[in-house]
Amino acid sequence: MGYQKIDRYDQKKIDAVAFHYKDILTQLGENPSREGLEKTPERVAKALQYLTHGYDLKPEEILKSAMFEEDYSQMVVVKDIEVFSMCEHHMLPFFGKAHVAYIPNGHIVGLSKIPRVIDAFARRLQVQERLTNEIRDCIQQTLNPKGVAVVIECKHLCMAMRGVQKQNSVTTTSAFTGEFMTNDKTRAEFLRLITASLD
Ligand SMILES: Nc1nc2c(ncn2[C@@H]2O[C@H](COP(=O)(O)OP(=O)(O)OP(=O)(O)O)[C@@H](O)[C@H]2O)c(=O)[nH]1
Ligand SMILES: [Zn+2]
Repeated sequence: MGYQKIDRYDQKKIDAVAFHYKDILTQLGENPSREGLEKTPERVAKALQYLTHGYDLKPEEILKSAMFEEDYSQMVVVKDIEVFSMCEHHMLPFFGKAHVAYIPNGHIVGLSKIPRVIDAFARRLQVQERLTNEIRDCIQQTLNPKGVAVVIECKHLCMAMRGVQKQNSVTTTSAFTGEFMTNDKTRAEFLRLITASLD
């Protein structure tokens, strides 16, 4: 399918990034020719291409590919969706969970497309706030529901492994449209549902 990740790597890009990584290893005091590191520049280049493959995806097309007319007007919540992204400041991972809800307005969307949209934006260099807003805006503009809610909770390795070195802090961001903005009860219901446990 056209919108999905191509499963081939762009060898030209891999070669270019690997070339620079070899130099970076030297600058770090390593010997890029030793056995364990010989293939590392190429591995890193491939990993980075994977971790930023969201630039090749079209999140609106992902949603449009599975929109169905349906007379269902209650809130739809998909919660506890794993998120892996990279902070644009340090290029270190941040990861955690996303919770997304929408209130249909004539159309529903294939459930798997919500995590796919999250990945399309998360697999780029990001800040958590922009990631949250981009997911909200994409769903609102493409599906045109009566409201969208997005909550993301993440740990940032740039705050844990280095810098301020806080191992347990979690950052929560949220973004709302429509009824989630205007109706306190709707927003409270969403927040109750995402904190409720199945068992
Ligand atoms: N708002 C926001 N900040 C982020 C995110 N990811 C990383 N950061 C922050 O980006 C900031 C960059 O600040 P700088 O002072 O330029 O970078 P730095 O000297 O490495 O800062 P420290 O991390 O405090 O050592 C840091 O405060 C990070 O914690 C994010 O998703 N959202
Ligand atoms: Zn960072």
